[in-house]
Formats: sequence, C-alpha cells, structure tokens
Amino acid sequence: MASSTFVFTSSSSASRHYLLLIPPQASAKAYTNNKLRVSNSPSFVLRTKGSIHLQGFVAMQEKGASTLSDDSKIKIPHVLTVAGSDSGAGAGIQADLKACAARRVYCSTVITSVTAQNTVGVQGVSNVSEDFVAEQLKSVLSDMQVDVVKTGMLPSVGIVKILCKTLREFPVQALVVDPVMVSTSGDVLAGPSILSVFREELFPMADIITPNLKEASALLDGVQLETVDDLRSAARLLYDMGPKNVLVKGGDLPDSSDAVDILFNGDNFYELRSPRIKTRNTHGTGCSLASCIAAELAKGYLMVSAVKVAKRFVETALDYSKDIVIGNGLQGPFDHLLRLKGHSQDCHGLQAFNPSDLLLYAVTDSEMNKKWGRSITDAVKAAIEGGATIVQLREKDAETQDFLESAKACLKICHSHGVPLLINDRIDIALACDADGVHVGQSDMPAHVARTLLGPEKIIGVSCKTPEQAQQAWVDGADYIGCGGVYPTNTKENNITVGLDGLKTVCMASKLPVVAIGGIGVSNARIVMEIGVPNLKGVAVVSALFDRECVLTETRKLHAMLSESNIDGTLKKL
Ligand SMILES: Nc1ncnc2c1ncn2[C@@H]1O[C@H](COP(=O)(O)OP(=O)(O)O)[C@@H](O)[C@H]1O
Ligand SMILES: Cc1ncc(COP(=O)(O)O)c(N)n1
Ligand SMILES: [Mg+2]
Repeated sequence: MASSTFVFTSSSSASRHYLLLIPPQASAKAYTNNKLRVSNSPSFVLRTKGSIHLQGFVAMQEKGASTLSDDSKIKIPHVLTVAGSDSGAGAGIQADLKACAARRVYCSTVITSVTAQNTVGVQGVSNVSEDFVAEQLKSVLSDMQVDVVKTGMLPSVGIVKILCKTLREFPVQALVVDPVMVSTSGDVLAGPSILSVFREELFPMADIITPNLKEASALLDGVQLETVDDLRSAARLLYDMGPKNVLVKGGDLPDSSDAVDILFNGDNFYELRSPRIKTRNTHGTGCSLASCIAAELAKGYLMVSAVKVAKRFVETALDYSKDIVIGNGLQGPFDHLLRLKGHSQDCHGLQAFNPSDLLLYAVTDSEMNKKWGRSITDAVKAAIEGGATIVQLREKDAETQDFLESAKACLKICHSHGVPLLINDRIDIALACDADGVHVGQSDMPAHVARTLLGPEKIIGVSCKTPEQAQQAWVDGADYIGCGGVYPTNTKENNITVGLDGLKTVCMASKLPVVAIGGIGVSNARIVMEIGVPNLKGVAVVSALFDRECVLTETRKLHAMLSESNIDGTLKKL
C-alpha cells in the first residue's frame, strides 16, 4: 500500500468533528490547526475549523471527502452477535436482534448454525461451515465499527478457534460470551468437546461470561449447583479460567422464589436479585440477557451497571409477557419490545386515520363538565350517540391519575362505536392508555417529537393559524391540522381569530386535511363548510356541544346539519 497525502479543507468556518476511518495495518498522520495526531486504530475523531492534512490514509484517497463525516453523522453503538438461528425466534440470533433493538443498539449477525426449533424443542441442527463463519466475521468486522461482540451458540471447536483468531485481528471494545451448550428444552447445542477450547482460548479473551446453572456445572466437570453459595463458588472457579467477569445465572435454581444471579469481577461479588416471574415464557432469557449486557457496554456503561440494566430488562419483559401465548410447548418466547399485547387487546378493528372522521370533532372541556355536573365519560357517550365522528379529551386541570382513568374509560366507549379518541397535549396519557393519537398546540410537544414517541400508526393533529405552521405540521409528520379560532370563543384566552378568510388561506396552503375550530356551532357550521375548499373536512366543537344542558340533542342537531351539507367528504351545493 503506497503512502499518500490527502488534504481536505472544510468549507464551513465553524469548528466541526470529523471521523476518520483507517484501514487495518495502515496508520494516519493528521495535521489540524498545526497539531499532529498519529493513529492506527480503525477510527479516530478530529475536531477542527480549517484544513486537515492526512498522510498514510491509503485506501481512502479517491473517495475523498466521502470518507470524512461531520457532526451531523451519528455513531451508533454496535453489537455483533455470533450465534445460532432459532426458527421459533425465541432465542439465538433472533432474540439478540430483538434485545438490541429494544435497547436501541445496532446489531449485526454472524450465524454459526441454523436450528429447526420451536416452543417444544429443537427438531434439527445444521451447522454453518467454519469457512463461511470466517467469511461472515470478516465481512462485518472489516467494514463496520463493531463496539462489542456477543457470542451465543458456537457449535464446534473449529468455529471457536476461527472466532478467537478473527478477534485478535479485529479487536473490539468488549467480548461477551454466553457459553450456550444445552437449550432449556434439554437439547444439545454444543457438545462436551467444546469445553476445553472455551476454557483455554475463548474465556481468557472475554470481558464477561454468562453461564446458566447447567453450563457452569459442565464447565466445572459436573459439580452440583443448588444454592446461592454454590453459585458464588462456581463464579470464583470460572473466574480463574481467565474472563474479567463471571455472571452465573440462577434462573433455573430450584426452590427459589427470587431469580438470583451472581456477578464476580475478581474483587467483589454482586448478588443480583429480582422477583421470579411466574410464566412459561422464559425461552431465550439467557441470550437476551447477554445481548443486553453487550448493548449497554456498547453504549459505554461499566460492567456492573450493564449487568444490572440487563437483568432489569429481562425481568420487565418477562413480567409484561407472562400471559402471552405463542406455541404449544412448555417454553414460550417473550416480548422484548413490550408491544405485542396492545394490538390484540383493544383495537376493535379501527382503521388507520381517515380524514372524513374529522366531520364532527367533539372536544371535551373539564370546566363545562363540572358546570353541568356530568362525568367526562357521560359527556363522551352522549356526544358519540349524537353522532360525533372523533373525540378529543382536553383536560387542562385534571390530576394525572384521574385523567388516565377517564381516558381509559372513554377509549372503551369510543372503540365500541368505532370512533377514534385523541388526547390533547398529554402524550404521556395517550401512551399510557394507548389512545388513537394526540392533538398538540404550537407551544406543546413538537409534532415530530410526538411522532417519534407515538410511532407511525397514531394520529397526530396540530393547531395552526398560518400557512407556514400548516407546512411545518406536514413536514413534522402530522395527520391533520386544526385551524382557528374561526370565530371568537371563550374556551381559549387571548386567542387570535383567523376568520373565514384566514381559514381558507390556511386550507389552500395545507397539504393535510383541516378541521375548523373556534366558536363554531349549529348556527354557523354550514357557513364554515361552505368556504368550498376540498381539504376542509369538518368542524371541531367544544361549547356548542358541552356547554349545553343536553349534549346528545346538540350533537344530533349538528350532525344532521353537517351530514346534509357534506356527503362522502365532498360539499353538496346548498
Ligand atoms: N422466571 C423468571 N423470573 C425472573 N427472571 C428470570 C426468570 N427466569 C430467568 N430469569 C432471569 O433471566 C436471566 C437468564 O437466566 P437463565 O434462565 O438462568 O439462563 P438461560 O436462559 O441461559 O438458561 C437471568 O438473569 C435470570 O435471573
Ligand atoms: C440457536 C439457539 N441459541 C441459544 C439457545 C439457548 O436459549 P435457551 O437457553 O433460552 O433455550 C437456543 N435454544 N437456541
Ligand atoms: Mg433460560
């Protein structure tokens, strides 16, 4: 490789970070602002305002500036898992991917073996050839910036040896070894011939090993492990094999009401206890625990913290998943992302957002409900029976716990009528009750942040008074905008009225459907809808429904009027 000089001049006058990627066996000399840095690590970061002179930046010269990335490029923590595939996706590579995704760490995969496996057991195993494991390892490690390698099923001595050799060539920040040997169903995933290469080659390179009871026992020539004290003795003996830390997992400890693991780092023992969750869904707990430890290490956590977070993660996921049913066998998988139940429980087949739902948009008001002595659920029920097509709960001064309880009750009512329920402003409440979405104002949580928190399927509406705000709402990923106040209203203090002209201007500029709001009721809804802009889909109403003696009657009147003026979302000539 010829040495070469490469000069990159920053076009920006601001000081910026540059990430320099250096090929194996090369080194770089970099002069920035008259300072010299020399490095032969796979990457290093420079901060500079001016030009960077690089020497020995061999393979990168032609690619030029594309090999340099500035502050806007984010380095993502990265775990590489070297493990077996589980077709049932409870353990192995699949569990590792899910655990890393749940912990928000990138996970690449080197597959050592493909198993035909389900919740009953392992029906077949087909190991990947040593050469092809080597090829996968090289592909990932020569290109991507792996922080931590985590190993699971390593089915042959040859594969372990190749792994150790490759890791010496491409060193990483940490190595987490889950010495998988037997599945929880009792099937052998790596035979006893593996023990010596584990002890002699792999463990001395490991930052942590995480054997379960059976594996710890096998590694210690069959010693019986039955008590927490036995786990401690085992941890000390395994530590002598060379890893920097040992975590002996007590998930299968008999007669224990707690799930107890012992961590030993050569100086101290840590007894990690969590309540034992009563569930059949523990398939893959060991793989997930090790992946989570790797993920936290990749983020930069110290070992004890990483192990504690990992154990808490497994405990939380097991508790959430304790009653889910996947498969007919004795050991089911759990839900790493804590998301599976939401869909099966209470969605009642609601469709994705339909703009025609904006036709009669009922917005509750806590003050008005108090004034008329009705509960929020009674108000919502009456509005829906009267024909409201979407409901927003706007509880400005409710206690959080009361608001959450009301929201849950309203959600049941709304969903039993196929009506979506949105929460004003309180994203936490929307998340906690799994509402259909939120409506935010200009000074509330920005819509793009709300979108990140709520995910792609929830409905997000934004209050807008100007074309610029409407454009921003679209850019931010909102589903609709609320435009107003069209007429003066007493539900909002100091609210600027945009009038029918302002409404029309915003509608024309908006790429999103619009619902008009502010001082609208039976007397003027028709005039509003008559402005004749196709994306004006309906009216949002507060006082005209809820500051009245009978919510049901008022909603019916308004619904009849709107239905008459609007058929299938197109305005009928009146
Ligand atoms: N029923 C349970 N409740 C809470 N934690 C558990 C339960 N079963 C296992 N764990 C925890 O899950 C992790 C994996 O442990 P274990 O099941 O012993 O390993 P493996 O899956 O490798 O056999 C440990 O932290 C253990 O304490
Ligand atoms: C491919 C593969 N790797 C690891 C395990 C261990 O997981 P568990 O101990 O939870 O059965 C497994 N069953 N399958
Ligand atoms: Mg287990």
